[in-house]
Amino acid sequence: MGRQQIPVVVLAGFLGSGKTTLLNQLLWRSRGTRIGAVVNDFGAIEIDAMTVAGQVGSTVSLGNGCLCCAVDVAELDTYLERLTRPEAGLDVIVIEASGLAEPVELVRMILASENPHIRYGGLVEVVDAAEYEATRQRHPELDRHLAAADLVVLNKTDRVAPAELAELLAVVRARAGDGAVTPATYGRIDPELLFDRRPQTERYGQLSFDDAREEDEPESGCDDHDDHAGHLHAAYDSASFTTGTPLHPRRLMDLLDARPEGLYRIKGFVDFGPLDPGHVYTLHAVGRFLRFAPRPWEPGEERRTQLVLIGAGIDPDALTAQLEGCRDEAREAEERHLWSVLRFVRAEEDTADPDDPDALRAAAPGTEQPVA
Ligand SMILES: Nc1nc2c(ncn2[C@@H]2O[C@H](COP(=O)(O)OP(=O)(O)OP(=O)(O)O)[C@@H](O)[C@H]2O)c(=O)[nH]1
Repeated sequence: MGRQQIPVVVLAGFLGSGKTTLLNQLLWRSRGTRIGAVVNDFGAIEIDAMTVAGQVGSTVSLGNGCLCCAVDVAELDTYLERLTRPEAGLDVIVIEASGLAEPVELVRMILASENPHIRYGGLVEVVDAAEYEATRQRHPELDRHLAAADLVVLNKTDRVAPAELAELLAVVRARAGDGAVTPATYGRIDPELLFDRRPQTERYGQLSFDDAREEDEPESGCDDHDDHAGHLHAAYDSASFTTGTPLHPRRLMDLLDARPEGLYRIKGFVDFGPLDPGHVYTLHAVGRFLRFAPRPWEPGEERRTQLVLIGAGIDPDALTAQLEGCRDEAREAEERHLWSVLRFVRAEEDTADPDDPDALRAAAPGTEQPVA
């Protein structure tokens, strides 16, 4: 065949665990290794695709919810075909699964792929250390995901006390079986942990062809799944909201403060208009955790707010109506109203690596940008 097979790594983890953050770290720290990123979003607006290294359009975005439902094997092969063309010059492909996708299903799809230029490169499961028990209660299948993973990244360790962390690590290590477990903050892991993983034998990591077959599900999209109701995302609703009118910070904060329990994840970008004309505010909420991260608008970037809200038992129409009410049509907001938002801005940026400020600049051209 002459060409080396490109490993395809599946990056999985529940909502808000830090998958996109980790993917950005990999892209920035890859030095020399060329990574192709496939981002799969849940929700009508592809927030993750936009936040991966800020490269809108440079990722292959699958859209339309969980990967196992959005595409069948033939469609996945189309994306992989694009990424494995010699001109893309990729060394590794990382598929970031939506926080609601079933990782074993994704692995099965890759194993079933007929593309001769790829091979399965392992399953990475990102776990939110601070939300571990809560996630496990909501999704008992987390244990199964840990057992299937080749590498478990116990992320957000900065949000857990050291003694608690030691205990948590022991618990997760026991559940991960033979898979490696590495603690991390902001997804900072050594890329070598992933890219040197070159399983050559029939058994790929801890998940073999047979394991995958045992899942015994059809290879087509969700419409054909008899047990669709059993899919993770079936229990979730999402609302997407886009507006070109700046939001009123106080009204938005009132909405966020009073967000319903089931509204587990909010992500996107907020425009506060004349209150801060130079910046767009990235918004992340995971459970009760809330963070805003301002960044300068890109030249020519359209000024607008785009949000995706994901939760169980939420009323998407009511939430959208509430967000409509945050639009500051009459330009009533004053500077002081922005203070309530600034309380949730941290010095530590979402995607920047404070330990390695030169990482982005030092990366060879092209290495920090996923190729489509
Ligand atoms: N404190 C802390 N926050 C983190 C860490 N890693 C990620 N975050 C924050 O957690 C939030 C969610 O991170 P993402 O990378 O978007 O998570 P995700 O898994 O891609 O989210 P979904 O796509 O919704 O499933 C963001 O605000 C991140 O900045 C960490 O190690 N510590």
